Amino acid sequence: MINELYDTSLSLLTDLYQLTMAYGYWKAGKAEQEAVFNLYFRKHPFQGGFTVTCGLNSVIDYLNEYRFSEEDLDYIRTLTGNDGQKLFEPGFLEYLRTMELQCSIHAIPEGTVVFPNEPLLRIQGPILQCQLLETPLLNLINFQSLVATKAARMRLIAQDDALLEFGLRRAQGPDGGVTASRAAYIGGFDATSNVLAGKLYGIPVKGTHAHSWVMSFDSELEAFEAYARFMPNNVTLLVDTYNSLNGVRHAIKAGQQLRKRGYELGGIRLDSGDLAYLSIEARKLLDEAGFESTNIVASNDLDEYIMDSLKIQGSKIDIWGIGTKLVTAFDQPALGGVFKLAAIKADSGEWDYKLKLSEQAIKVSTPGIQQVRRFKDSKGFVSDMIFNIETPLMGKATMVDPYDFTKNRSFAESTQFEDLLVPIFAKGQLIYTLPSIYETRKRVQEQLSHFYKGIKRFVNPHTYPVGLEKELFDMKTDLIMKLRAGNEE
Ligand SMILES: Nc1ncnc2c1ncn2[C@@H]1O[C@H](COP(=O)(O)OP(=O)(O)OP(=O)(O)O)[C@@H](O)[C@H]1O
Ligand SMILES: O=P(O)(O)OC[C@H]1O[C@H](OP(=O)(O)OP(=O)(O)O)[C@H](O)[C@@H]1O
Ligand SMILES: O=C(O)c1cccnc1
Repeated sequence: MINELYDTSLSLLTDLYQLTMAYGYWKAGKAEQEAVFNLYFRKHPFQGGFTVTCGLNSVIDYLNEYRFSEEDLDYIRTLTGNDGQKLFEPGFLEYLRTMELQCSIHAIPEGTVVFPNEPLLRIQGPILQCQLLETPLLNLINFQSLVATKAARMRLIAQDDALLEFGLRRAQGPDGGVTASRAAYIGGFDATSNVLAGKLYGIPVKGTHAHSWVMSFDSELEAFEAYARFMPNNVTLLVDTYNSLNGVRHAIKAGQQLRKRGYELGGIRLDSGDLAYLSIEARKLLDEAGFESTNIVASNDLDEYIMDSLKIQGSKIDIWGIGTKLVTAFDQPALGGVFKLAAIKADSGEWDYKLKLSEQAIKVSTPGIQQVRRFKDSKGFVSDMIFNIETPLMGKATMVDPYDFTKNRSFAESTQFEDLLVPIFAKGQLIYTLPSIYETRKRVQEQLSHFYKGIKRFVNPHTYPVGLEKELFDMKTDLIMKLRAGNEE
């Protein structure tokens, strides 16, 4: 999508330091050294207990088009350092010009429920190429996962009510708006008002009308009747321009006219005031007038917390129109996904495992060529274990809590599981059949249904167990000790 929106090569959608490091690898003769990086996040957004991964489709589009065009290279050629001299030698630009992506990528499919520290993507290939991909891959996965997660939270509250995404006007620019529409749909929304997203992705488009329509007529009734006359098969009338309940009465009158022509009043929309009280009163007016099937749409700065409160208050809302707080992921504007080096292949052909130390245990990265094994029992998913595929699991597997090594858990060989990361690219060639957006959207709800419900509550959610396989845990601990010892003052 991202290439469709900008219609240009996007290899420059990266941070300068990726190019300067790439140049350094090239100068040092290390450009082709094989490396493995993992993309993961450390903490769920919105103080929640789950995250929905999203954005892989855009990653695939992005990588399929990856190349340095002549214009890109012309620009890179102009870049200078602190002394005004060129940053990059012509030989490096030539290397980029003829470079073909050789990376192999494994990823957890879009729409999967994921947890902190699990690799969402594992990138293996020439270190120069992996490095260049850090920024764009994070850009594509972080935002879409954030919005898909926010949408999934709203879906949990809405239950079977319809959810409409109205965010384009408040989104972070055109791409923010379009990708948010896609992620919101995957997370569980039913439709978007964003027509371009509808065209690009096949998301159903839906909408009502604005206050300006009503204000442009001499009276509200006249405005409603005109709207119903011109678009009899798409009539949801915004009733709050002057007085919401009078607006409902006018909508009923327009609905009665509509019926005479063989059409039904689809809905009314409330966009201000006490949405619980007004929806209850509007429902009474509509039902008394014989408009039992007319829907009540509500909008106005809604989020999952207000929706929850409105449900508790007994509101009669059938359709929720949600913009700002969804597409801007209002209460947490970024998912802190990171991209860390986990291994480099030594000249001997052996993996040299790597980790980043930190004072905070949560920030120490995990080495290894990682895979995530999700164990299940008859009730659903029970825990996820991150392991190093280079040390195959023999018989029962033991999983250690990385933050409390005294806690471990064993799984018999017969325990059912699925390995979450699947091959996407093999040495630069796409080998994955992309599911449709509809399948991905279904996957989110299906996934959520297999988890203990405590992870889905908003306040103090249950922490789903994610651990490191014992050998990986021991290898990480050894590496930490060695690095600490080797880096003492
Ligand atoms: N019954 C309710 N319970 C909880 N929150 C509500 C309820 N009704 C509306 N809200 C929410 O309260 C917030 C603010 O509504 P407020 O009444 O201040 O603005 P408004 O009625 O839209 O006024 P304005 O005319 O300025 O748009 C909105 O986010 C709205 O969704
Ligand atoms: O409230 P959101 O969740 O962002 O949903 C989108 C809002 O966009 C429209 O408002 P408009 O731009 O007319 O401004 P308003 O807030 O004054 O209604 C619409 O009436 C919704 O209220
Ligand atoms: O169709 C609507 O009602 C709509 C679309 C965008 C923003 N607010 C409302």
